[in-house]
Amino acid sequence: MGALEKMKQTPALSIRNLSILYSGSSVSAVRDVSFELAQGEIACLLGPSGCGKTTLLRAIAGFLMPNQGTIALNGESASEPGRVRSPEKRNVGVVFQDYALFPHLSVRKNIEFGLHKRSEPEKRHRSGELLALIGLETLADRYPHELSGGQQQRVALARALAPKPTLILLDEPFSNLDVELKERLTFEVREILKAENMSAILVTHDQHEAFSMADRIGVMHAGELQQWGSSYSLYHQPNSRMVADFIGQGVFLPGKKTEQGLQIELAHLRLTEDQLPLNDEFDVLIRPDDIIHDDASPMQAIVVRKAFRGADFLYTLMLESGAHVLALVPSHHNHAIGEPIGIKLELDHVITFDRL
Ligand SMILES: Nc1ncnc2c1ncn2[C@@H]1O[C@H](COP(=O)(O)OP(=O)(O)OP(=O)(O)O)[C@@H](O)[C@H]1O
Repeated sequence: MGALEKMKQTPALSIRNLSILYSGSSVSAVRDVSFELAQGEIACLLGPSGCGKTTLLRAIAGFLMPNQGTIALNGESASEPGRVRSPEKRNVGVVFQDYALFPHLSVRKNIEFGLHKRSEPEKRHRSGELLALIGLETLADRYPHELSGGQQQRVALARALAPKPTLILLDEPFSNLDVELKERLTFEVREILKAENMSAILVTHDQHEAFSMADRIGVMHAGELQQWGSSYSLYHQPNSRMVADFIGQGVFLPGKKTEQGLQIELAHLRLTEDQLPLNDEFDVLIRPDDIIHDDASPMQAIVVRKAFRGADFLYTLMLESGAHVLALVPSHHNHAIGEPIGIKLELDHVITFDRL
């Protein structure tokens, strides 16, 4: 294998069985976490407050020592119990929530800050490249207080990118911005990271941010990594009720095994023996996009709640049994609460969980 081939195959980050226990605490904040991030891949750590996202990010940055497990950067060990390469020697860039720009330095000087070992022409070249990438060439001589929040965040990103680190860590970088700017910036930041072929990990509470930004998403719960996968697989093939609940919306309908598959209130689903759940007591996950509104359908459900979302309504519908399902319906189908509407089930992925 050639050197280039080898470099391509070595993950930018590799975490094996990592556990972090804060001193004085009896429960690990991160427990037996393993995953890999390929070169140029963007990942997002998602999960409820206190699940261990920031702890994991701080361990990757080199601020915390593992109690168990290892962290390798570009194939080289960076953290193991008893030995941690210091944050400034790890070649990892960090972008914080509050930008942390130097107020007395211009935009250009902020970007050049991490390039102190380079010659002046080299610094100038790299900062020019990054100013163009973040679209702030005309503001190079301004100071941070003369910039908007979104512009400051882009400068913080450019500063982290300047020394071409192995990995960039972004700790809730958009949480201080309003919703519209956040949406635009998540897209822009993704483009900037991709243009630099940079590997990155973002921490967020916001699944929409995770969906629009990440190639891979890690859902954490109580210190454990519940699932590591693409947005598509987390949404359509969640491996636990926790992930199914946390990612997207949906309901669980009770199911019963039959000769040829399984029966739920809305339909009989033909499945082979190996597609059936092992347990007889199980529920089936139904997402809003699995329920199609169809006036011609004999199956009826009553509208009990509706939320206008612009292009569509999110209807909460009551089935004959009294169970509720959700349905996304184009907003020109404006039905009143209490009205019965025709529905049908179009389920591509049958996901079942043992009944609680
Ligand atoms: N310095 C510390 N000492 C002891 N325990 C800590 C410390 N920092 C965090 N913890 C605990 O570790 C667990 C994980 O915290 P962490 O900050 O990693 O969660 P998080 O997912 O980032 O939460 P949030 O989304 O609220 O920022 C929590 O139970 C928290 O109370």
